[in-house]
Amino acid sequence: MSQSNEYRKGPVTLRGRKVPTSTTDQRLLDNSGPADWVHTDPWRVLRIQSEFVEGFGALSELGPAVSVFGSARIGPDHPIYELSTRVGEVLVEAGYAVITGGGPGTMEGANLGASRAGGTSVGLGIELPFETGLNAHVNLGINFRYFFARKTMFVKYAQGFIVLPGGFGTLDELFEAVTLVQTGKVTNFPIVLMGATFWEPLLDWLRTTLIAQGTVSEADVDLFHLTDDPDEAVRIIREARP
Ligand SMILES: C/C(=C\CNc1ncnc2c1ncn2[C@@H]1O[C@H](COP(=O)(O)O)[C@@H](O)[C@H]1O)CO
Repeated sequence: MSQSNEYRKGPVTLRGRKVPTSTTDQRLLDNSGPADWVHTDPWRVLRIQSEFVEGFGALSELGPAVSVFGSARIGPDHPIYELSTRVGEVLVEAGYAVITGGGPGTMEGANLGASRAGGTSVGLGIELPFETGLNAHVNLGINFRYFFARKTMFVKYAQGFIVLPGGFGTLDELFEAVTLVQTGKVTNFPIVLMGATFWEPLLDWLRTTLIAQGTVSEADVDLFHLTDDPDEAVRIIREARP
């Protein structure tokens, strides 16, 4: 303590009635004290930090990779699942590792394709109340508690995104990516939408409503590439990030 009525804790200065009645050392050494501090936000920051450290450590030597997003609910009998498998295969054949959310549905499809083609099949799992665990085709898996730490990995270690049809989770990932590109936080980052009949109505709405009302520009909407051909998707990514 610097003065009797001032207490400094790193960058935080406490004065007057905010000055604690014990020191940090005292609380650390006192094992009979309350344990509720382990559930506080400052403590949580250490767990958040450890997710970044573990993620960066596990992925730092991944090499070129593409993140593939899409529905957790589309099953193996669906043509989009088949497409996701083909996407995983084609990406590996083109020299990319495949990163997915590690869950079921199209994530599983893309991981299946990637592992079947002999490539690196990454699953970035997320702790959810209805957790399903990493799918069986992931050969490099990391489990996250925090969506935002996991999302950093999807962008940081990928040369681009391929987005298959999906629900809110997929739309969240898609619009986060396009916001990062639009605001210049990431550069040369292609976003390929696959499943034309699924995405065309959304692209139409972006044009007829958002461009029309001036909330986005035509150039913003042009950030999305649309194709149903996995080879074309790879070509778009390769040309954007030669
Ligand atoms: C809903 C079910 C399982 C959920 N398990 C998930 N595991 C990993 N990642 C997931 C999961 N659910 C959503 N995600 C992420 O969001 C995208 C898919 O969400 P959508 O709402 O289905 O589009 C996906 O890209 C993941 O990153 C069991 O049915």
